[in-house]
Amino acid sequence: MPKAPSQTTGSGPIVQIADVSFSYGDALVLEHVDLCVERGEFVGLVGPNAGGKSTLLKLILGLLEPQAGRIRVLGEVPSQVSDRIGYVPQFPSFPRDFPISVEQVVTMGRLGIGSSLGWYRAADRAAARRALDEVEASDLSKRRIGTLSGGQLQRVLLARALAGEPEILILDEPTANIDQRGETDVFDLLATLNARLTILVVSHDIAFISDYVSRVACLNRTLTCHGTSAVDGDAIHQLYGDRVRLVDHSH
Ligand SMILES: Nc1ncnc2c1ncn2[C@@H]1O[C@H](COP(=O)(O)OP(=O)(O)OP(=O)(O)O)[C@@H](O)[C@H]1O
Repeated sequence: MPKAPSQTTGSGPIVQIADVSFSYGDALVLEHVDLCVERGEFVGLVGPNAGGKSTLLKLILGLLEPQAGRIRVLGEVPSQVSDRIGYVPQFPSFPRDFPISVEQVVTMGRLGIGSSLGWYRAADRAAARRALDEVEASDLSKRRIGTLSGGQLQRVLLARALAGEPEILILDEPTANIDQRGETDVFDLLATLNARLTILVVSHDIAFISDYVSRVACLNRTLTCHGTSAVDGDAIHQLYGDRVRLVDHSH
């Protein structure tokens, strides 16, 4: 899959992280982290368990504040632009038998964007339909979420993020619970979306995402960026030690 050139326009970096450090109590999780994500990039964030990936995402989303350093998203303090960020969390922890339909889940992506009274407008429902269409899941709209496969649910959560018409899409391990075919489908879809959206995706699968992303940010308390061609066995070993082996994903 060739990497799509960005067609998005605008100026200034989408995410700017400068010399950020973060601790939970005495435990230092992020140390002097710098990262700049330019408009139209597709960046993969990789690293070992407990390396700080989810913490960094929470800082970018404005759910946590750094003790040192500075973060700007779309030029603003993150908490002020949360409605311009599309976030797909790690495999959802809510009970799958919750009685809610796909279209209700996707329309929830409009919360905070529509009427201040909390009612959905026709424009919100239209945005939800467009988002479902974009992830090729319109046929699922009336289904209860409990009846979906892992891959289908992931598409629906992606549609929920897209319904808010974000400028950046942030995904936390979007393919952690789906099979290889589903993983390829999700990343093919992300590659298409990258033609108009900046994307930051967390993954454990450095070899697989290297076929899609334009840059890999390796995080293990400190952060180092690599072009995908530089992600070789040495870089992976440096990051993960002996805890990982390179898996050939040619399929
Ligand atoms: N709320 C919290 N309070 C205290 N420690 C935390 C909290 N959240 C995370 N940690 C710790 O911070 C470290 C980094 O966690 P984080 O979830 O950011 O890593 P991660 O790279 O996303 O890991 P994984 O790949 O396993 O999801 C871990 O040691 C974790 O136990």
